[in-house]
Amino acid sequence: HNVLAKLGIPGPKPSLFLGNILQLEKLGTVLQLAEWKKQFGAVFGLYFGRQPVIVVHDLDILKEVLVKDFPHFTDRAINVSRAYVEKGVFFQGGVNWKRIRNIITPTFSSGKLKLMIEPINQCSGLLSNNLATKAKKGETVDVKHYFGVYTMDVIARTAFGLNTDSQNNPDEPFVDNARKLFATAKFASTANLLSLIFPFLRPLLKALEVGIFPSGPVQFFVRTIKAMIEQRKTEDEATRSQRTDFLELLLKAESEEGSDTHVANGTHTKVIKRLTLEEIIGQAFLFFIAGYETTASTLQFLSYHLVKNPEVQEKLVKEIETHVFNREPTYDEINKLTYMEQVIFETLRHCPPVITVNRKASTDVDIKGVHIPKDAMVMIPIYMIQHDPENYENPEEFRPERFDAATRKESNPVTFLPFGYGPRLCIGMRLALLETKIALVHVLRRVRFAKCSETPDKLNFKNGGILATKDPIKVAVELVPK
Ligand code: HEM
Repeated sequence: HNVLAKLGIPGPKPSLFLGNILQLEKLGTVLQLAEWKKQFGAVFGLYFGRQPVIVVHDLDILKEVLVKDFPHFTDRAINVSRAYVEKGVFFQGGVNWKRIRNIITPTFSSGKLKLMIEPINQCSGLLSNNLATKAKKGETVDVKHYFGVYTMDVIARTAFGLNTDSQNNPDEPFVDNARKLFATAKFASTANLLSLIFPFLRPLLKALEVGIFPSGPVQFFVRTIKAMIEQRKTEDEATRSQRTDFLELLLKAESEEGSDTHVANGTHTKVIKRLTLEEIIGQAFLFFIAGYETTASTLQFLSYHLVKNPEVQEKLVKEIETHVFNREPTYDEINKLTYMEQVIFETLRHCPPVITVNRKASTDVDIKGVHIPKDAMVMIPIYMIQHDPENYENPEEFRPERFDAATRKESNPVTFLPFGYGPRLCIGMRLALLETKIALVHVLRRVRFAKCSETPDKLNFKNGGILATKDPIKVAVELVPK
C-alpha cells in the first residue's frame, strides 16, 4: 500500500486487507469516484486488496494508455476464475486475446450485420406489438423488462439461430438465467476479494470454480451452448451452409488450419489460428452476456430521456417518418437516421452502461510525468469523463446536438467512451447500435413514451460496475392513432 504514495500519486487511505474496495461498495462507484476526483485531482491511486489501481481522468494520458502505448496495456486486470467463461475474448490477455479477437472480428462485419436485419426486424415487430398492447390496456411499463427480453431474443437469433420467444414466454429460461447472472454477479464477491487479497489462492479458487459470476446461470448457458454445438455437428453440409449466425462462424474457426507469428519484446511465438471447443463455448457465453444487458440498458435509459424530453421524441419521430416508410427498414435506411444516432450517443454519454474499464501495465511505463509501475491497473472512469463539465458543458442536461457532425468533428474522441476505445474497443458496437435503431423505428411508429406517476424524477443508481437503477424505471406508453 505504499507503492503509489512513493510515486507521488495521491489517493484515499486504504484499509489493511481490502484496500479501498469497501468505500467503493458503500457509496457506489459513480459517487465515490466523483468524490475522490474532487479531493485528489485528475490522476489518483487506490487499491483493490493489494492491487494498485491508478484512476486516470487526464485525456492525454488515457489516449496513450488506450492507443499509443496499447502494447504495454493489452490486458484487463480481471480475474473470473470460471471454466469456459474465462476463455471469452473480454477476459483474455496478450497473445491469446489477439488471436481470438482476430478470429472473431469478421463475425461483426457489415456484410454479416446486413444478414441480421431480418431477424432483428422480426424481434422489433414483436416488441412494438407488446408495447402497443400495454398502451391499449393503459398499463405502465417497466422498460428494462421489455427491452431485456427483446435484446435476449435478438442475441439468441443472430448469434445462435435460435427462435426463442422471450418476449411472449415469461418462463423463457434464457432471460431468467441472464437476469440472475447480472443480479448476482458481484465484484466484491467473497471469492474475488480473497483472490485480490491473497493472489496465491487463485489456483484454488479456480479449481473450486468460484468467481464473479454465480455458478447456476453459468452452467445453464454452458450446457445449452454445448447442446447446440452437438446438434450442429449432426446436421448435413447443406443445412449448415445455410446458417449465417455467430455460432456457425465460430465453429468454422474450430477446423481452421494455419498459424501466425506473434512478435513481442523481440520474441517470436507461433500462434495457431484455430479456436478450441472450450474457447468457442467461452465466446458464445460472452456474446450472450455482452449482448443482453448493455443494449437493454441503453434502450431503457433512452426511453426515460424521451419521456423527460418530449421535444426530442417528436423530432425523432419526424426523422423516422421522413426516411423510413411504413415497412421494415433496410440497412441503408437505418444508416440515414442521423438524429437517432445523436440521441443514442447522448444516452450513452449520459448513462454509459459500463461505468469503468481497466487496463493492466505489462511493464513500467512513464506517461506525462506519471510513473505507472508494472502490474498496476489503470482505471478509465467512463462515467466521470462523460460527466466532466470540462468535456461537456452542463453535463447533466440531455442534449443530442452535442453529437451533430460538426460538433463531433471538433471534439476529443477520448471524451466519449461508452464502448471503450482503441484496439480493445467493444466488438459488438455496430450490432448494438443497429438493434437499438431498429427497435426505435418499430416502437415509435406504434407508441410514444410518456410520464406516469411512477416515473422517477431523477435516476438513482445501484452500486456495481454496470449502470443500473435501484428501482425499475416505469413509464406510460400511448398509442399512436393510425
Ligand atoms: C450498448 C451496448 C454495448 C455497450 C455499451 C458495450 C460496452 C463495452 C465496453 C465498454 C467494452 C470494453 C471496451 C474496452 O475495454 O475498451 C466492451 C467490450 C466488449 N463487448 Fe461490448 N458493449 C455493448 C454491446 C455489445 C454486444 C451487442 C456485443 C456482442 C454480442 C458485445 C461484445 C463485446 C465483446 C466481445 C467485448 C470484448 C472486446 C475485447 O476485449 O477485445 N458488446 N463492450
